[in-house]
Amino acid sequence: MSALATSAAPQPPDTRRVEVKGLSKSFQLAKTTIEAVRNVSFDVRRGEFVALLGPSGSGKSTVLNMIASLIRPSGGDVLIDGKRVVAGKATSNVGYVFQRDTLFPWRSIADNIGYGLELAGVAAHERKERIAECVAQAGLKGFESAYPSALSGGMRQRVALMRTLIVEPQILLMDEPFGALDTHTKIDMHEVLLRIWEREQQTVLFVTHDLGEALTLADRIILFSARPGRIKDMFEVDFARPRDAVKVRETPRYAELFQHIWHSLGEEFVKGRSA
Ligand SMILES: Nc1ncnc2c1ncn2[C@@H]1O[C@H](COP(=O)(O)OP(=O)(O)OP(=O)(O)O)[C@@H](O)[C@H]1O
Repeated sequence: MSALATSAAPQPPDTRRVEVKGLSKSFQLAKTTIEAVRNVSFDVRRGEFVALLGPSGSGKSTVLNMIASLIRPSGGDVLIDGKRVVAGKATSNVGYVFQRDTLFPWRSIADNIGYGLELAGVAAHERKERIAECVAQAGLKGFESAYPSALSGGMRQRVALMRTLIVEPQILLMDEPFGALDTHTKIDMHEVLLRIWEREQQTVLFVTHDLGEALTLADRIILFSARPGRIKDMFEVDFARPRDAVKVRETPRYAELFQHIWHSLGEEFVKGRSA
């Protein structure tokens, strides 16, 4: 744990929601082996918001995808609520939000948001009510019957977020969900996500290479080294909650933490460039 970080006391076992134990992953590309992740271990507490931060290619998405059971680890294990995650087998209670736009272009906004409820066989009248709540929360009133092509990037990402949240996952895995958005739209999305998380207290794992985004949102930042991805450091982010996504960036503590972590992150950017 870093010098500036508040020391995290060992957690009693029942507060651990996600346990990552010695995860490694190598990919075979023709005759070359790419070691993406080496021996990564960390725990995430119930209701904690953790950011996985690191330069491009440091294995953040690979780790997230192993937690999501989308990729089989070369070594190590992931436990969710004490149960081992099996690659290829969906884990209940886990929602995933991708960076790229994964909306169905042929479905209206309401039908995109309600997709998971349809799969779960939820009755039409209940679906309608829950979709209406999500539409309101995401500030999308009036766009229910529009199609994704009529929406801006930020609006589409709000739909994608609501499509995941409507089924009320207790664990939320997010892979640079706002990576493609401009700065102002991104900060808008931070506000939307902060308000939802403060109310629902999901356990969140959020991949980003944007330090400002990690500081704005997270309780803890796990910093990855350049490839092969290892944990270089962890930082507790001790800003008070509820947080204001704009005002938090104006505080002296934000500047202090930013400068401290930036130095460590910068070293990895340089290593990543020369690898
Ligand atoms: N399916 C794959 N086949 C071969 N190599 C892969 C595969 N997936 C990832 N890699 C390699 O593993 C390394 C880690 O990739 P990963 O996408 O996990 O990094 P990242 O930190 O999430 O990067 P970014 O921030 O750019 O998304 C990279 O060198 C990448 O090329």
